[in-house]
Amino acid sequence: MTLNFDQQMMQHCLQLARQALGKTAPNPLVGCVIIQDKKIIGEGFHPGAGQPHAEVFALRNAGEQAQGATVYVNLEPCNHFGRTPPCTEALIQAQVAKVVVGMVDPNPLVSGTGIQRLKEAGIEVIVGVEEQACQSLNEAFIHRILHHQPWGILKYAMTLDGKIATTTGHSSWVTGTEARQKVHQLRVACDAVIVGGNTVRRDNPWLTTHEAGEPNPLRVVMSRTLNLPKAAHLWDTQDVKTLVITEEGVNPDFQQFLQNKGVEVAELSPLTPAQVMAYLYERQFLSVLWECGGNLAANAIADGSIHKILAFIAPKIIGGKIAPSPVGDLGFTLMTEALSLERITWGSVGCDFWIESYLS
Ligand SMILES: Nc1c(N[C@@H]2O[C@H](COP(=O)(O)O)[C@@H](O)[C@H]2O)[nH]c(=O)[nH]c1=O
Ligand SMILES: [Zn+2]
Repeated sequence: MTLNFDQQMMQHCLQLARQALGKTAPNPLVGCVIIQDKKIIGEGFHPGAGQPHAEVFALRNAGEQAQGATVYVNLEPCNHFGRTPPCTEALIQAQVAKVVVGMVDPNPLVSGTGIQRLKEAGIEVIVGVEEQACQSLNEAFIHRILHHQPWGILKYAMTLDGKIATTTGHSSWVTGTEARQKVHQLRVACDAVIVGGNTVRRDNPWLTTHEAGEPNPLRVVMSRTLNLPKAAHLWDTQDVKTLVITEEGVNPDFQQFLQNKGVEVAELSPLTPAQVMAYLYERQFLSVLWECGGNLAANAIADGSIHKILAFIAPKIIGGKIAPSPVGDLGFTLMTEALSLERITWGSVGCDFWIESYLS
């Protein structure tokens, strides 16, 4: 399918916005392009919270030429004084002729008022170009602002017979290098990656993005007992930070050991996935990647902490009755109770397959 000019420019906005993947929390990913006579005369993206918005960078880039120009932006321009002044006023002052908006801003502080303000100032406004792609790029922002909770993604890799490890717990590696690279790319886009104590004991993971560049998400370990090994890659905090969350008063000696290693320790009682999500919301996180084992995954699904699932399936068979599966007991006995997933997409990566889906 060929894209028309407006669609192409909106896709260019999304491409610009993606340059700040993983860096904007709690703010959205926004890119902006300014056009005069079908030529780009200015462009910019929002690099992170507290910094100017995409429109401001693009206007600066275009300078005087912005007068009478058409502006493309994947999110409705803001109309409020937040950390920065309203972009609507900057656009009006620059005397642009037309603004093409990808999607309405779900932020109640903006939500349609930006579009209204521009129209009142005599600027032509078009809304909804490449809307689905715009919503998809900012799905975490939309969820966070509407539901006051970070966006939760569960990722796992399993064999064709649904196992995430052998009966002895050996799991390196279920998938090939290409799939693992895709996971590293996903980590770049997330603000935190969470595992439980079992995963630390069993896999001693790094949970870094080293095959996909920067930034690294905060590595989070949930552990009620703090029965964790003293030698773990996650305690190496020189380049990438780690946060261990436990319950109040658990093993003060181990807490001290972790803090001496530069690991941050927090106490939350009771320690549940939903509590952790609420805590990370307060800390301004947008998206959280759950890379945990089956029990924690089941708890996270059950208490509403997971919104999207990315499953990798390796064409391998492990067999066995007690080899672990990606999602533990959800208490269902009937097929009719099974969670129905929506908006399914799938593909292959290297010699493996992936399926992405949303929980309703
Ligand atoms: N255009 C646009 C945003 N638009 C709106 O501004 C809000 C953040 O305002 P502030 O606190 O001033 O940064 C954000 O929640 C969204 O509703 N935000 C951004 O960070 N970047 C941008 O390019
Ligand atoms: Zn703005």
